[in-house]
Amino acid sequence: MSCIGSERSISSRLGFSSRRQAIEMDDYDPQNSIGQLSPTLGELLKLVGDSSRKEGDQTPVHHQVIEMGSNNTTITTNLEARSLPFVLSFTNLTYSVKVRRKMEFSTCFRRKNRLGAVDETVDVQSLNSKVLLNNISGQARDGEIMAVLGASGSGKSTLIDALANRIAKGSLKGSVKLNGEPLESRLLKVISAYVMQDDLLYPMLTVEETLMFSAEFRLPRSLSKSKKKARVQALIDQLGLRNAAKTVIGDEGHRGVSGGERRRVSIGIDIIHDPIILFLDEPTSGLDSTSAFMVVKVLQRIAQSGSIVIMSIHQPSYRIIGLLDRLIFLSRGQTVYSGTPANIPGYFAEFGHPIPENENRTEFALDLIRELEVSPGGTKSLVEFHKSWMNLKSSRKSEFDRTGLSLKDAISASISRGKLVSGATNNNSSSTMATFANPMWKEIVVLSKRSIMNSWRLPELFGVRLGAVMVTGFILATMFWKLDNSPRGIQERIGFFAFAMSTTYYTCADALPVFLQERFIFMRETAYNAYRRSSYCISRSITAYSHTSFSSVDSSLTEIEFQITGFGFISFH
Ligand SMILES: Nc1ncnc2c1ncn2[C@@H]1O[C@H](COP(=O)(O)OP(=O)(O)OP(=O)(O)O)[C@@H](O)[C@H]1O
Repeated sequence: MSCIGSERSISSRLGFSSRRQAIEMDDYDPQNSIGQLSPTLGELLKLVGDSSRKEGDQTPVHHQVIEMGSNNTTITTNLEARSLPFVLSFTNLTYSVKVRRKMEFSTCFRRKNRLGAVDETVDVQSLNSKVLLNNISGQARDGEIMAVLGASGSGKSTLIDALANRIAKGSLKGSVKLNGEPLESRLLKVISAYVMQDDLLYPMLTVEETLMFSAEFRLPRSLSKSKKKARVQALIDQLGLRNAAKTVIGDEGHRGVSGGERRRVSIGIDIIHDPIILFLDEPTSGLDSTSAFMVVKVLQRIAQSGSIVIMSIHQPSYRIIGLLDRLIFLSRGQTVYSGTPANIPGYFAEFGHPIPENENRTEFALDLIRELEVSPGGTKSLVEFHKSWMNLKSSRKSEFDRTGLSLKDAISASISRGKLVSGATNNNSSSTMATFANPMWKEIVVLSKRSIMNSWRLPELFGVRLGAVMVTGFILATMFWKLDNSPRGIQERIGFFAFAMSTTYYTCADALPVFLQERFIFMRETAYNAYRRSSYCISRSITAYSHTSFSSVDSSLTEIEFQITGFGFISFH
């Protein structure tokens, strides 16, 4: 690994193809900014947002600006040539889960009669294991979009999750490397972003406000407000949201931005820190073809700004295919095609199924895969053909695997060009990387401000919630009125305490997922599930407790109280 702070200019060592890139890299003087010869990745990330800034430069460098005019057709780009080479390679990714099977007595007896006892155990164990990903390999590069395609249930989301390190450690076999180096989960959290399928946005905030709250949350405190504002404005242009900047997000009851704009806002929230790797799970689902095209066009610009974009997509239109650089077709967790869109016709022609002229090649491929899936032999022949095709291709192309840049060099160069705005930290430890841009108290302040602003614009919702709490309080007060000091009274006081706690918990509970989502952005599904599990457990224990402590109270009264408060306890009875 070369030393970043050496005398020689970094660009000459890295061998940039474009003169502009070389000039930019020559401007970057890591020795000055870091103060020692060989900084760690933690130090590099600490300096994010500061390096490579010329005097008077207000914002991090952002290479692409798309301005979509009123008719959404004028695209002004400030494009640079291909940026720093990152290669994310994944090899033999295999992931299986244990699925529970209902064992019927009759089945058990039949099996026992037919098979021996030992064979029975083996058979049952193998049936319980379901392979979701089977030896998946591939590469994704910066400047490119890699799309994962396949029928519903083929394993697209699972593959994206595996690459984004969202699968429990130990369950996933195989390796994921960035520039040939193993990708540590902490580093991946800092340099990547994951955009989920669902848009979790506050309906009463405008596009600009939503992105500004995201900037305050995700960008470090050390970055001034004006820089954050400038970043938001650059992002609005990059996302093509200039015309919708002052429009509220909206929901079923309030008119707001369109579906495509909403999706772009969701993407914007996650890319506010300009990540190097962007994962998206079906970013175009539920959108009409024009909106879907606009979203992918934005993703192409993001990729061209020096990011690796990896997404899953169901059935891309002909125009969208033109924006994708690499494709992986999955069928029941196995790769049936990987390569460029241009190679699809040749591949399927060699397989014996030439694509008719004027036919959408991806649609044809997906239809063929679906036909094979329901045929007696399944997709085995296509999987085997893909393996031999890839072997032939890799023997022809040896340059495919190499980038020439170490991970540290590539990240430092990328940071110097304004990437990873949120990686900065006040932590002085050189060996650590900040996973969160801000301390917890700051996050709570930002989220509270956002929630209050949203509620303020929805007075009816606020009123209903306040009313519900007051009614609940009134009911509790009447139930526990004038308790005596007998052992029973003491027990009922404890019961009251349990109810009061549960009331407080459920009043605040709806805000909790939002906080978890923001705080654990890379683990938000896990966090949300954990929250739901804990809610369930707390509910159950409170219910169980109240049943014990309210043994003297008429059970029908208890049920009515539960229904009035709407806590959902009834379902746990
Ligand atoms: N934890 C799990 N246990 C058992 N099966 C699972 C689990 N997670 C996913 N699966 C199964 O794995 C398969 C792949 O799921 P995945 O969500 O990756 O599919 P997909 O291609 O993204 O589908 P869609 O396009 O409908 O979102 C599905 O059949 C799904 O039911």
